[in-house]
Amino acid sequence: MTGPTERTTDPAACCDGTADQASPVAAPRMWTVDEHLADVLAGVTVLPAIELQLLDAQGCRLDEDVVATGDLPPFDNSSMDGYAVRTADTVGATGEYPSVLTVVGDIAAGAGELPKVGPGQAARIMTGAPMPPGAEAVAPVEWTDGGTGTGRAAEAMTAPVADEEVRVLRPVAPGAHIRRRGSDIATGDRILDAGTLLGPTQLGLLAAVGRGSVRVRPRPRVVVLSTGSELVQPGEPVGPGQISDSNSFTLTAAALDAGAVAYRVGGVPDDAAVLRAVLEDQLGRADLIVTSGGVSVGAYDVVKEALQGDGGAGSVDFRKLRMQPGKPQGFGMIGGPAGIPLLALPGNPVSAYISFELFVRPVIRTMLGAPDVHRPVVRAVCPVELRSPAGRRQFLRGRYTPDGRLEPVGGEGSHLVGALARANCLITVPEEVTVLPAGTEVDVVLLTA
Ligand SMILES: Nc1nc2c(c(=O)[nH]1)N[C@H]1C(S)=C(S)[C@@H](COP(=O)(O)OP(=O)(O)OC[C@H]3O[C@@H](n4cnc5c(N)ncnc54)[C@H](O)[C@@H]3O)O[C@H]1N2
Ligand code: MOO
Repeated sequence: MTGPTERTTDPAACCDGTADQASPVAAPRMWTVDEHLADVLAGVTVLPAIELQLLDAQGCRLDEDVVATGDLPPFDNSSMDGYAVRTADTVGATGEYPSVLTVVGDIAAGAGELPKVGPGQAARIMTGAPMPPGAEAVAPVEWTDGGTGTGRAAEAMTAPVADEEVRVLRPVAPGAHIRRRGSDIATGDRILDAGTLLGPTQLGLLAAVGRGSVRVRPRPRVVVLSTGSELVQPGEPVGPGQISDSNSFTLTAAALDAGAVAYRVGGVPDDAAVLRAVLEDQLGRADLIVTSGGVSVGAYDVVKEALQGDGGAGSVDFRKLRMQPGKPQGFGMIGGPAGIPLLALPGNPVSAYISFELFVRPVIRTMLGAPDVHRPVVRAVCPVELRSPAGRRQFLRGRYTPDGRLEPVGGEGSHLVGALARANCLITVPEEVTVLPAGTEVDVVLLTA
C-alpha cells in the first residue's frame, strides 16, 4: 500500500498503446481511452464570458478582477445596542457612582439625520446605526441602567427614549464598540481575483460592495437524452420487458455535479426521425449534448442510425474503445457550422456513467475553465486478484478509504447499478494485464471531490 500520490487521467499520463498492436491488421481500428479523450477534448475550449446576475453566477468562475469602489463598512457604526458617548464623560464611572448623561436622541440602523453628542450627553444607538458626531465610543446597554433608572436593560432598549437620562455604570474606552469605516474593505482593494469560484460567501461579498452582476465564465448547458423504447419514467408502471430510465438521472446529476446547467430529456424511443427532431429542438439550449443507448450493433441502435456520418443532424463518429465497460462510443459535432459537441454513451448504466466520468466530465470542466479537468488518480494496493480481458483497460468499481485502503465492489457486469451506488472509485486494470495478482498496486480514479 502506498500513500495517495495524486495523478490525473490526463491522456499523457498513462497509455502505452501496446494492446493496439496486438489486434489483427484487418480489424477495424479500436481507440485507446486516451486517444478518444484527446480527440474529444481537441475541439473544446472555455465558453466565452458573459455578464450574469449574482445568483445566476453561483458555481461560475469570475472573468474579471473585482475592485471595491467604496469602503466597507461605508461609515463608522455601532457594533452594539447601547449609548453613543464621549469617553471623558465616563471616566471613573461605577455602579455606585454612575455618569449621568442627557439622552439627546435615538439612532436606528439606517438613520440619515444624526444628533450631535456634546459634553454630558449621549445618544441611544442600535447595532449597525451610524455614529453621531461628537461621540467617541459606545457603551453597550448592559453597561448602563438602560435609560430608565430600573437597570432592566433589554426592556429599556425596546422602549422609546423616555427618561432623557442614562446612567453609565463603567468607563468606556475610546473607539469601543465602533466598526470603523473601511476596516473590512477599503476603496480600491482588489476583493476577488479573476478565476475565483463563486459560492455563497463570494456572492455575498459582491452584493455587499454593491455589485448586482458580474462577468463570469458561464456554466455549460448540457442536454442529457436517454434513448430506448423499453424505457419508462420512474414512478410510471413498468410493463413486460420495460425498465425504468435511470441513465438520464445518473447523467444529469453527474453533469450538475461537474458544474454544468443540465437539462434531462428522458426516454426518446428507438425511432431515428423522432430522435433527430428532439435533437433539433434541444440544440438551441445546449453547449453539449450527451445521449445514452443505441450505439452498439443491435437492430435498433437509434443514435447510431440517426447520427452516423451525416445523418442530417451532423457528423458523429461511432467507434470502439479498448476499455471495459464502455466499448462502444460516439463523438462528433452536430447542429451546423458552429457545431455543438455530442457524446453518445453506451446504454448499459455502468458503462454510461463511467463513460461520463472519463470523457464528458472533462469536457464540462474544460468549458468551465476549471483548473481540475480530470478526476484525481491515486495509487493503491488491490487486496484481491482481478481478471481482465486482454487489450482493454478495465474500470472496476471500488471503495477507497482516506487511509489508502482499497476494495472492489460488485462484479464486472455493466448492469450492476447496486454496486455502482456503493462505489466511490474506479480501479484501473491496464490493457496488457489479464490477471492482476492480489497485492498489486493500481491506479484508482477517485469519483468524489
Ligand atoms: N453483439 C454485440 N452486442 C453488444 C455489444 C457488442 O459489441 N456486440 N456491445 C455490448 C456493450 S459492451 C454495450 S455497453 C452495449 C451498448 O449498447 P447500446 O449503447 O446500444 O445500448 P442499448 O442497447 O440501448 O442498451 C443496453 C442496455 O442498457 C439498458 N439501458 C439503456 N438505456 C437505459 C437507461 N436510460 N436507463 C437504464 N438502462 C438503460 C438497456 O435496457 C440494455 O439493457 O451493447 C452490448 N451489446
Ligand atoms: O463495454 Mo459495455 O460498455 O461493457 O458494457
